[in-house]
Amino acid sequence: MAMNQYELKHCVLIFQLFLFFLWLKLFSLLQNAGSSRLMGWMRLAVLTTTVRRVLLMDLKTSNSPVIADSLPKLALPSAVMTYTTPTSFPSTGLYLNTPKKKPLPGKIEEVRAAGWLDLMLASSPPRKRQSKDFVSDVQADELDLLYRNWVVNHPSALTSFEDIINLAKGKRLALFLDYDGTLSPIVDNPENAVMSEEMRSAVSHVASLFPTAIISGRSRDKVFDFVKLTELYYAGSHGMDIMGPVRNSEFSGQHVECIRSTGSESKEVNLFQPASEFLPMISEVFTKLGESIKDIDGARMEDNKFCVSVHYRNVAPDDYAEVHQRVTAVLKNYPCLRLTHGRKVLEVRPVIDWNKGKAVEFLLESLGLCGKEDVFPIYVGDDRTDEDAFKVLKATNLGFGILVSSVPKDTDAFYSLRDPAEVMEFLKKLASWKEEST
Ligand SMILES: O=P(O)(O)OC[C@H]1O[C@H](O[C@H]2O[C@H](CO)[C@@H](O)[C@H](O)[C@H]2O)[C@H](O)[C@@H](O)[C@@H]1O
Repeated sequence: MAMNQYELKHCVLIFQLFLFFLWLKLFSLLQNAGSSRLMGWMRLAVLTTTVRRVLLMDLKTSNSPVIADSLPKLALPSAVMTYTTPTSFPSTGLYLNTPKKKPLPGKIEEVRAAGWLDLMLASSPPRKRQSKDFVSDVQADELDLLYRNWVVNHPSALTSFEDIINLAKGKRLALFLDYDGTLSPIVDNPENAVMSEEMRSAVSHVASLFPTAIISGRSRDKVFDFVKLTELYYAGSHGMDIMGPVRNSEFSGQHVECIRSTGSESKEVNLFQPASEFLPMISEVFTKLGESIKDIDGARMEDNKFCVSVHYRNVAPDDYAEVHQRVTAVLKNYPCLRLTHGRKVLEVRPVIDWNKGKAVEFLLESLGLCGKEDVFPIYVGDDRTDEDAFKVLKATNLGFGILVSSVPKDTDAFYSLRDPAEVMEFLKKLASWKEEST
């Protein structure tokens, strides 16, 4: 008589139960008989079976997207910029030429395949207060050791200050500063990322001695509201909204469209907005993203004019994948927009070949400092998006980048500083050195 699969499974289960009781009986008999050698062998057998089971279980579950963590935490995965080449879009002429990506499988797999979930989990180091509260002493020691090894290759700009001024002597220094995490500490609510008065006066002091610009992912207006210094140049929306000096409308030998405008204190300025054609699309996507994430606890949107930020700093880590999935689902209908990743923030921006690095080149050109051997640009920033600027400076071999980080990170910056407090000290030292040397 043939058995179906269900009946067969039942038979196997009953047989296994029978064997189990047989084992128990044998076990108690041997225990009573006091046969210690046999007992030893049996323990070994039980142990081996358990180990084998655990190993098999591991093998079975190692495909689970939640357990494995094979992506290196410090590497910037090549898939950071997950965007597709649009088939048609506005005509700025700065579009990125990237190959179309293959569609990825289901939700969690999609997030992991691109390394996004790891990136989201690791995207902002714990602040000092948190590491004391939650990370054990051992972990803190390990981190400390890792940091001390890393800083050998990215020396502190404070302890190496003498080397820096030796390099800068006789050159025209230009300063580029990121805002969040560089001039103001990272806080839970982006609206509260105010700059201290002491930092403001340090920035104002250096700006009176060297051309100084702030290059931020925030909208230009918002970053100006925080900094409130008219003597600086400002680039908002990751460099897609530059208010720079009036000079020429050339960039890398190409004519670029600038708008002559009057800035604060009636100063004449040039406005360069290479993504202006994307404005209607960005505001449409802002509304759609807001709708799509509104029920996720802690998720919040920020309108940065030419880009949109989706913050997940206050979201439970279990919901990170959900945030990412909702954002990518909306973006599927917008091939002209791409997603990049900052500190606990997903940033949506136009697919144009423009970033903080290009903004630095543009500003150097507008300041009449481009391609000159006696120019010494320094860029200070803490974020992944600042890497584009670090790369530009590294390639020119004139100035250098300073990464603000208290944990080791992959970077193209040459020097490092731990936090905004050290940035302020560095700015003060620069100003004193300049004043003493003139
Ligand atoms: O280029 P930046 O000036 O560094 O701007 C990048 C993003 O900074 C802000 O977000 C970050 O700082 C917030 C306040 O400390 C923090 O809450 C958030 O988690 C960080 O990602 C800003 O709010 C974003 O819009 C910028 O894109």
